[in-house]
Amino acid sequence: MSNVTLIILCAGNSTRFGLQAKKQWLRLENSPLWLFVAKKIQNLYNFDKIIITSSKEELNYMKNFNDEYEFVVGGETRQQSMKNSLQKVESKYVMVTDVARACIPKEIILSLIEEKEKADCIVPVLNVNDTVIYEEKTINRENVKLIQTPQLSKTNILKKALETNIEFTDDSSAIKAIKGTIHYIQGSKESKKLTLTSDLNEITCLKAPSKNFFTGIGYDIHPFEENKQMYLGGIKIDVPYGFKAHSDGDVLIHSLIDALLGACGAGDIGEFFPDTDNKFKNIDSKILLEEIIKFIYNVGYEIVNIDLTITAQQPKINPYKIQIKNKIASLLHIEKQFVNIKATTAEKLGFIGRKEGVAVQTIATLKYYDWTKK
Ligand SMILES: Nc1ccn([C@@H]2O[C@H](COP(=O)(O)OP(=O)(O)OP(=O)(O)O)[C@@H](O)[C@H]2O)c(=O)n1
Ligand SMILES: C[C@](O)(CO)[C@H](O)COP(=O)(O)O
Repeated sequence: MSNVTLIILCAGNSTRFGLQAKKQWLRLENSPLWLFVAKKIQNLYNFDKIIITSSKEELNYMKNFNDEYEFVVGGETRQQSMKNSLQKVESKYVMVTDVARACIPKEIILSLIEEKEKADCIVPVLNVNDTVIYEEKTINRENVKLIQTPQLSKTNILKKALETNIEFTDDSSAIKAIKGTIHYIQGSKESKKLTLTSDLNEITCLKAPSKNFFTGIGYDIHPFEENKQMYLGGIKIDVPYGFKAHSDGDVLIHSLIDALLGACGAGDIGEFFPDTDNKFKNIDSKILLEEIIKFIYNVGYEIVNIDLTITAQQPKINPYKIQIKNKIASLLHIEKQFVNIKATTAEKLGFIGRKEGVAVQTIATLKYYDWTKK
């Protein structure tokens, strides 16, 4: 094993990026951007360890994609994410990169490694060839450098440099602040950081997402409970009984959530909202669905259509079908033509036929968010 650990920072919110998918989750064919970046760098050097820093909400999902890497929960800021990851680093050197710099050329990685003894932190930079004005005054552009990642640092020095409350925007600034030494190498325009949507036009190594469709199935059953408000698909149903459950018992929304999670390979509703957690007691299931929708869009999917069947001897579903369809379409942010609601009785058979409860089965179809069209 080598003495260099690689940290890929992927815990950001992509606020400035402005697309519905986070940049780390854009699909390149079938690979999320973060995995593409990790594999590309991994193939160039035998790292001691590869650490992926993720948001808390996406950590378990990321683990589905790879067994080799170590996944660490990030923090509020880039620096906090880096600090969290550094706790897991034991090697002498650490290379830290932004997932947002997706197209780093091979030569940069190799130069960083080759020149690692030259200073406490090795940093790729670009010189500026335009005139530079700072606070209304033209300054000597020879003194201006644009700092990129990855940066390679001595682990103990970077750890020490980050024992501060000052927020630095990169590793080298923190090391400089404790009078550590910096060695600059030539950066590359290809290492441009994806910050705004328009940056996608200047980055050329990214392949378009595959046009695959992904299908998920959801199924849920709830027994009736007297003297409780019934909710079905987020709509109040006018009957003197509701559903027995830890939450509000909206069996339709629960089935829908499972279908959506199934389609993107993210487990099931209980993994996101355990029924042992008091936080979810009597919760409005629309809130749970909204959280799942946000997750699905964040991790790079779009919803194609939903088809569901409610099996109920009672109550009568027909009077509520249109309302349910409209509500689900609005919660999913899709047009109502892509939501289909079916209802059937159980022909008086079994527990549903005996009017003891209701079951809902849902099929959801997703596709990757096509960022090339933006
Ligand atoms: N709390 C944070 C914030 C940022 N990052 C990572 O730091 C890098 C640089 O951040 P930036 O490009 O600003 O990404 P975001 O923070 O996602 O973007 P924005 O500021 O627009 O929300 C990214 O790889 C990002 O994932 C991180 O790991 N943890
Ligand atoms: C670390 C960095 O990429 C160096 O240029 C940059 O400072 C990150 O800034 P951001 O605001 O966190 O994107």
